[in-house]
Amino acid sequence: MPSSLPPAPEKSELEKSELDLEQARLDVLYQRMDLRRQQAAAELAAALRDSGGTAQARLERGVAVHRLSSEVARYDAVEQGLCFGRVDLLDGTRRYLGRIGLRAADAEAEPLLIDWRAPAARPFYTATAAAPQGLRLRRNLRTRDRRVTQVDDEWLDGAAPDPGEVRLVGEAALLAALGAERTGRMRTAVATLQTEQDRIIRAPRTGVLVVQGGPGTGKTVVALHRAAYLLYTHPRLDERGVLVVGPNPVFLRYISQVLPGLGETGVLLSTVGELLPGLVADRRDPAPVAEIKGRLVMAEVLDTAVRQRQAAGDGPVEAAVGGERLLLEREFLERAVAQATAGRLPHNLARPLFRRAVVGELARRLAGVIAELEDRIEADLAGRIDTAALDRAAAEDLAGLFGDGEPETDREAEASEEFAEAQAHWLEALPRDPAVRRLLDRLWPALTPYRLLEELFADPDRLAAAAPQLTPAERGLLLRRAGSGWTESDVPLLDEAAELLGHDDRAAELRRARERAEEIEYAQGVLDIARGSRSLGDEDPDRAEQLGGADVVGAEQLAGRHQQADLRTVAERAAADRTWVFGHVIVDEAQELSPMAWRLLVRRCPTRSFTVVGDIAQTGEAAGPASWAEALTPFFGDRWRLERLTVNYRTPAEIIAASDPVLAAIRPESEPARAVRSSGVAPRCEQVRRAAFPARLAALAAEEAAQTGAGRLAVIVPEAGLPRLAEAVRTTVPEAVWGAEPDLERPVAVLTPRQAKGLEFDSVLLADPAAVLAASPRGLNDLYVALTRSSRRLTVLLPGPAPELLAHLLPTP
Ligand SMILES: Nc1ncnc2c1ncn2[C@@H]1O[C@H](COP(=O)(O)OP(=O)(O)OP(=O)(O)O)[C@@H](O)[C@H]1O
Repeated sequence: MPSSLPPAPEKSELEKSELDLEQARLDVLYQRMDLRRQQAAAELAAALRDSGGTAQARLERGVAVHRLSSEVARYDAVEQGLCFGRVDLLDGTRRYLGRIGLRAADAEAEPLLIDWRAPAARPFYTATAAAPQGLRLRRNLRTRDRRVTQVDDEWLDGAAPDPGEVRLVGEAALLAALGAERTGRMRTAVATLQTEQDRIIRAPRTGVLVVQGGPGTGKTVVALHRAAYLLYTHPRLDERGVLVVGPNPVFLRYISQVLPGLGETGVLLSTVGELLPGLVADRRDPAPVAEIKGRLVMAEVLDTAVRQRQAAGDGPVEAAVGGERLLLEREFLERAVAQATAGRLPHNLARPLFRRAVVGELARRLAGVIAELEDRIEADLAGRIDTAALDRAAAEDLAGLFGDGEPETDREAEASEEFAEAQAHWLEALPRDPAVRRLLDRLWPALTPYRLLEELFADPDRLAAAAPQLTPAERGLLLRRAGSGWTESDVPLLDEAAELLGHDDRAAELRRARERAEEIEYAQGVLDIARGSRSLGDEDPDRAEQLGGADVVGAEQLAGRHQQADLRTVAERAAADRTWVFGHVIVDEAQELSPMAWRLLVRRCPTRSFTVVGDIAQTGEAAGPASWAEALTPFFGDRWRLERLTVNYRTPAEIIAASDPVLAAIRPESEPARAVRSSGVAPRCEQVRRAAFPARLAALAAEEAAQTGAGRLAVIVPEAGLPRLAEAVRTTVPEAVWGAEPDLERPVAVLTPRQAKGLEFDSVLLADPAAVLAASPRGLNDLYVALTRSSRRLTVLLPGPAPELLAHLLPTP
């Protein structure tokens, strides 16, 4: 049976003395943290002030600044709830658990505080009465602003659990956390993680882990705590960072405090639409267009579109160069294209090869013409050939130009010195010739992803040639005027195009290589100094240790460390670099991703180290997958493993029961998640005449806002009705927010089901569910999302008859 939160009893003398005891301990912990913070801040200030010194000192200072600034930021981040738990072991050992670890001043002594991610902390999350794992007591400490406000004890006495009961770890603390009013921002759950969540959080990093769970089962909680766990357990991951992908910017803002609250900065939170640095793709395509753009076949379409830009026209091409009109035949162009693409280089990187072939051919032809002319003039002057021979030579010349084999005279001419000279001249001059440049730009243009897509989607013929796999009607949906901006579903296409096109940045690469060589040379100097100074004999053991480090660090590594002194966080560096490769990728609401978006994400983590969380039953995209296998097999084969979350922490039993028929209609085979609590408040459903609907909605919103108190209320409305109904709500609740990115920290937000995905509120007022159902082929899923956002109260307003699936909510007459 789900439990309700009992009223808080008076504190006994015993409890008070326990509170005092824990307060004394908490004081010690905060004192220790304050001291470490002060020390780190002072060291940081000194390092930032200091600009001179030896090369090695400068190098080390850069690394230290980075380390110290992260350390200070971490202490600030964990100020609230620094310590949240204690375990007493059967052997009498007592351990305190916190958001970070704290060592005692005596490094040999037991740590004062154990990081929740350390192996020693694990029994706190997994020990049960039946399997106590060496624990006698698990204690949850509830604190506020450095004060202990409550302790909740669980004695692990070996009692067997009731069969069928939801087994909760630290039940009182968990129920208190779940019962607390929402703030518009997700909180960390580190103090109350449950055993099934802990198992997933600590699963090995390699491979693809899929976490399926119904609404409110803590998938997002698990995903974010897993990111923090992986960064702690794999320190090298910090260099590459973790990417967390969410469905929209509002959701990302909602979860944005969780990882900083765990002291982690090495994580980039992003939507797929934000993954191209510099591009703001804030528009959305209509669902049928987004569906086509998301299909895997678009990768082939783009590949063809690129190849069509590689001298793919028909017939010979005329080149007016060097005062001659030369023809480049189809066969020659095909050969040049084949040569340029043989190495499978991206389009822009293969372009110089094509250019070299064309310029070489034009130079050869021009040199041939000139050398031969000179020969003839000489011969003519010497009276050594007659007019008939001249005519013959001219005919052969023409034949050569038009590609009818290579006449004997050409080869002779090419052997001549004049020919070599003229060829060298043209090889140098032609690339600068505007006519040649124009010709090359036409035959093999340097392309950006934006230009490729813009020109493809604006030209029906080009699109028809590139996308024969699509029907004319589908191609019609893709057509749009150039300059009409970019949408979220364009981003995976642009990213795919960027891969196919490549970026010809040889100049920048040369510069980088030169800089790197200089850094290595500099680092080598540092190492030489280090080794030299040690040979003078160094008595200070710390210093000797540092210098000893020079033996195991090569100049190249040291130069690398120097580069790391870049003070941007990994997340900031990753956000600015399209080609950044992450150490791990976490995808939330993963059921929404199109195949093209998956391709993009796999490029961001080619080692395929992924955590994928979502709920197939909540898929809102028209062409969303029917199963995880359908979504993932094209990218990961069968190399992924599935974990399930089965307990619903958000939604009370009453609301789960209300939404069950909708879940059953989406997936008859799925089991609803079990509730951990009941709210004692039955969902309410009201019918109203359509004409009175907006006014009644506004009145109900005002009532619910008052009921919700300091919590958060969401009014969820069908997408098409958003502006009209939101404005109606604002007549009675002027502080209500709505729009593309409403601020969820405000007490009332009017949202569409899509916007509400992944979010939660104390109370939800759902308007016109029949319109939500009718609005898209995924209407059932959207309705399910809307019904499962509330942690306490649910009200449904019907402007007409109830949809059959919700008829059970109507009051019985
Ligand atoms: N172990 C926990 N301790 C405290 N709160 C928890 C715990 N697990 C989940 N919660 C709370 O339950 C609510 C639902 O969690 P979360 O948003 O992660 O679920 P979800 O599975 O991602 O839901 P949805 O699919 O509906 O988006 C949140 O308020 C979260 O803080």
